Amino acid sequence: MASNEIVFITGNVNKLNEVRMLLANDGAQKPSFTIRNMNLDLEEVQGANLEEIALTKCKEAVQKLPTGQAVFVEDTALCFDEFNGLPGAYIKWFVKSMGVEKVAQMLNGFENRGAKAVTTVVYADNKGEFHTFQGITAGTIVNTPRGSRTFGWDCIFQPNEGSGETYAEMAKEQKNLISQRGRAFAKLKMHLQGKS
Ligand SMILES: O=c1[nH]c(=O)c2ncn([C@@H]3O[C@H](COP(=O)(O)OP(=O)(O)OP(=O)(O)O)[C@@H](O)[C@H]3O)c2[nH]1
Ligand SMILES: [Mg+2]
Repeated sequence: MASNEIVFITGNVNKLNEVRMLLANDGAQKPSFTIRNMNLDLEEVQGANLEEIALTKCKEAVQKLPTGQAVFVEDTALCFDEFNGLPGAYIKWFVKSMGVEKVAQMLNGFENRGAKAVTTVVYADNKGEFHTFQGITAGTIVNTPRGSRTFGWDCIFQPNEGSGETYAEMAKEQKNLISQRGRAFAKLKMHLQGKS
């Protein structure tokens, strides 16, 4: 295994595609690193804050990999302002059980449809030290899904900084520029390049 190889543990192919774009070698990148995906079922603790959930995932990943293997995981939450942050990290199970239409409808009758998308990345370096990076994007949960249905709740989240489109209506490059994942991985990239 190459020493500059970093393992990204995820079972989510949409995440993996975005992260590969976000960490792509732009030529100027020194030192260079490569990303290898593994799909391990890692525990996602309940009742914990977002940093704890991602840290627990990463600690378990370290235990399952050979000593000295650099690895990162990420956990992404969708937090409704009106519900004091819920569904948060549980959004996966809401979307899976109810479908995105009903997730959007949960806010019907409330004035505040504000939400925050949050990606928390935890990177364990080859010395086994943990580093946490978080990206947050504020937006609105639209009434009716709009755009492609490829990725979870992209079709109901309209970021405040965009031009009124949901994530699912945007080109991937545009989403990456303003997304919570784009922000979190920009921080990881800076760290890997020794700039933070
Ligand atoms: O529309 C979306 N736009 C995004 O940008 C995005 N990022 C994550 N998600 C979904 O939100 C839940 C997070 O749960 P999650 O972080 O535990 O992911 P996961 O279990 O699918 O993968 P992993 O834990 O193996 O990495 C899962 O349902 C993901 O599909 C997104 N949906
Ligand atoms: Mg998960």
